[in-house]
Amino acid sequence: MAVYTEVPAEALEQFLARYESGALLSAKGIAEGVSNSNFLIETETARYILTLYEKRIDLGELPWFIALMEHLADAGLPVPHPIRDREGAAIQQLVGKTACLIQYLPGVSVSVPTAAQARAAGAALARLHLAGASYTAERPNALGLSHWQASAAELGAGLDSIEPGLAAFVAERLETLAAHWPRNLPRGTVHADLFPDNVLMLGETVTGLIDFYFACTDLYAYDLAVLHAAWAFPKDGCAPLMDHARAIFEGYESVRPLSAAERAAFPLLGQGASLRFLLTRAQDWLAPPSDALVQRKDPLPFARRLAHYARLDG
Ligand SMILES: Nc1ncnc2c1ncn2[C@@H]1O[C@H](COP(=O)(O)OP(=O)(O)O)[C@@H](O)[C@H]1O
Ligand SMILES: N[C@@H](CCOP(=O)(O)O)C(=O)O
Repeated sequence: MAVYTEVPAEALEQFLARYESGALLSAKGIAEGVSNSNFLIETETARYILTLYEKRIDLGELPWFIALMEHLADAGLPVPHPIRDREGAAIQQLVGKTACLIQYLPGVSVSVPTAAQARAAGAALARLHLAGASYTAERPNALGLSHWQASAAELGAGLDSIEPGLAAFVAERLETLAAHWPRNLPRGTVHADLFPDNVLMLGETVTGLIDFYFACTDLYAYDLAVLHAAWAFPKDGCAPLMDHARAIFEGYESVRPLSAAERAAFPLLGQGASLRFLLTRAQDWLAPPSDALVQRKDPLPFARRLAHYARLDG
């Protein structure tokens, strides 16, 4: 349940008075999500999402994320516009938290995507890469190779308590990744977390790309590998769904064809993407944040995906 902070109706009414949004009609906490508190707000004129940023976001980086969303939305992507108040401010304070009112987009996050939906997600990611190329402010990926190395060292043998042998497997894969991680592939602004829960869909149409708070400057093909690791496997499975895997590439390449070097690097990139989610999930699994509401996600499906991409690399 991602409502960590309650907002009294009076405080919300005062907050909305800063905007041209019309008066408050209703506000409901949104159960999905893990990082921030989100509310669905209805006013006389429209629906909005109100996000209150909780401690997992570095507030100093918020202007970069908000400007990126605005850039992509202005480019015509299905990305929610951050809403500015009468004075032009998008980032606000509400009940002691940093907050942002965001355009509401229709659609639902699918929990078991079809191949056609995976294709649409792949195409949407490629559009995001093309539109993000003109967003030139850079943000290094804080969850890249050096983070994986530090995180694996910190977790150490704790990984074996999740599954015997996991620490050695991770250490071995990290050595390969450190030795061969591609540095010269095309790079730019990437989402870096485009899981099905961060894509809103109506049927096979992508109506929303949300949750940009891991976005950064990194390899486009790495972002595709994240999407592949998240969409091309059954929930806990180790073997990819071949139709989904093919559809993701077809969708992506219908918008932005990959180079031969990007394609050749894919088994390595898939290992990197799997490790990234394996390690952040393992951190939460072994040392759950003191905030008991944070949902722990099982790291093991990403250990299976890591093994899959490692076999492709072999
Ligand atoms: N702009 C939006 N339009 C419609 N629904 C949204 C929007 N932003 C977020 N949501 C809803 O809120 C949920 C949680 O948002 P998300 O950004 O994923 O939270 P978290 O960062 O905590 O994971 C989403 O699953 C979706 O249902
Ligand atoms: N997608 C990540 C966790 C990040 O959660 P999100 O709700 O902010 O996308 C994972 O599955 O481990």
